[in-house]
Amino acid sequence: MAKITLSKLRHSYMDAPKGPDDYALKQIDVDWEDGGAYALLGPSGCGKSTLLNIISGLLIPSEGRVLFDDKDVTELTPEARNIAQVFQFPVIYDTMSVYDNLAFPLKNRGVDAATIDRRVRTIAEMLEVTDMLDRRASGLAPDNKQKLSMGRGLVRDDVNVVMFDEPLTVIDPHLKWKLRSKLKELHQKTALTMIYVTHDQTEALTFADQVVVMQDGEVVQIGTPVELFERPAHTFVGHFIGSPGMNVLPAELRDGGAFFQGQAVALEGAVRKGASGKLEIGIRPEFVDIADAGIAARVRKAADVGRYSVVEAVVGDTPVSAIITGPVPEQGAEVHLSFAPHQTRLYADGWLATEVAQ
Ligand SMILES: Nc1ncnc2c1ncn2[C@@H]1O[C@H](COP(=O)(O)OP(=O)(O)OP(=O)(O)O)[C@@H](O)[C@H]1O
Repeated sequence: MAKITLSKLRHSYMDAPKGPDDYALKQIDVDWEDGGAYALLGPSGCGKSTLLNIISGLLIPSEGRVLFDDKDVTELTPEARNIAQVFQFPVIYDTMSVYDNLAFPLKNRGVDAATIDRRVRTIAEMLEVTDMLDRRASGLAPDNKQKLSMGRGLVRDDVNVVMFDEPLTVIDPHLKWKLRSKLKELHQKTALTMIYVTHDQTEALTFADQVVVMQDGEVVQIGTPVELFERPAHTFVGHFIGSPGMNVLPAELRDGGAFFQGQAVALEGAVRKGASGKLEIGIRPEFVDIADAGIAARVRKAADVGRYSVVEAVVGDTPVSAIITGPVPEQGAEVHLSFAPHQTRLYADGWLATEVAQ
């Protein structure tokens, strides 16, 4: 296992890149602790696979370095980096038994038979496939095949990092949650450094201690799932994480106060000096409530989803979502919205521009 450092990484697929738009990765600086569980999260095309391929050695970055335990591996081949990878689709040998599939990465490295047996049985137990060890891999259901593929990635305990590339793509939705929590458990048991790439926020937030959120070739925030939820550093993170995502509302600053559709809105704290450009207020639906007084709004839709209701209201022509636990207002009702001040932030050109009040 290793600490992984990505230093000043940039990558362009073009021969002579001119501006930032020509770079699939604009500038990435990341330090990942030995034994940590990390996720790379972002929409399709944001650069996740490019970054993964640079870490695994399939791609040499245009600029910057990749270090494993402070050793420069930027130019090393994937084989020389001593890593394990689990892909979207199961990579297994259909004609071999489950046991032999799990044993293969160890046999390949000349590990002795007793150690192989111990490791295979440990991993099989963790993945709950012990009763299938003698079966041929070809007869397994798709989710068991992917479990086996994961097992092959986890069976060696001497790898620098295990990388998962959207590993639950082929899994039925009702089995996904099971494998998701299994992976978290596996990380805790094995203490391997793991990087999990996905565009699915639930997978990233369930698995990782720290999530790296990417957009357009840039890291917009690195944080724990709670940090990403509670204090998005960028409107993109607020919008991308959460369901529904953070409300991002057009704002104005006047006389030191923030206004939304002409109505004053209290912010969490002082606005950063020099904040300018496109101003927006960010507040999560969880912190918007229906109140007797506050911002005048009209209810467009309301859905009772069990323990709470999701209300979509409009203020002027701007939609605002609220997650409420009280009585559900009628469609078309004129209501007032209150924003919890300590969760109401200002963003300037997308970036967080308020400080937490001391
Ligand atoms: N081999 C390539 N040649 C040229 N451009 C590429 C190549 N691979 C990726 N790109 C471009 O680089 C950018 C980042 O792509 P990348 O595949 O890394 O994103 P991603 O987040 O992994 O997306 P997805 O989840 O769809 O794979 C995109 O604009 C993509 O079109």
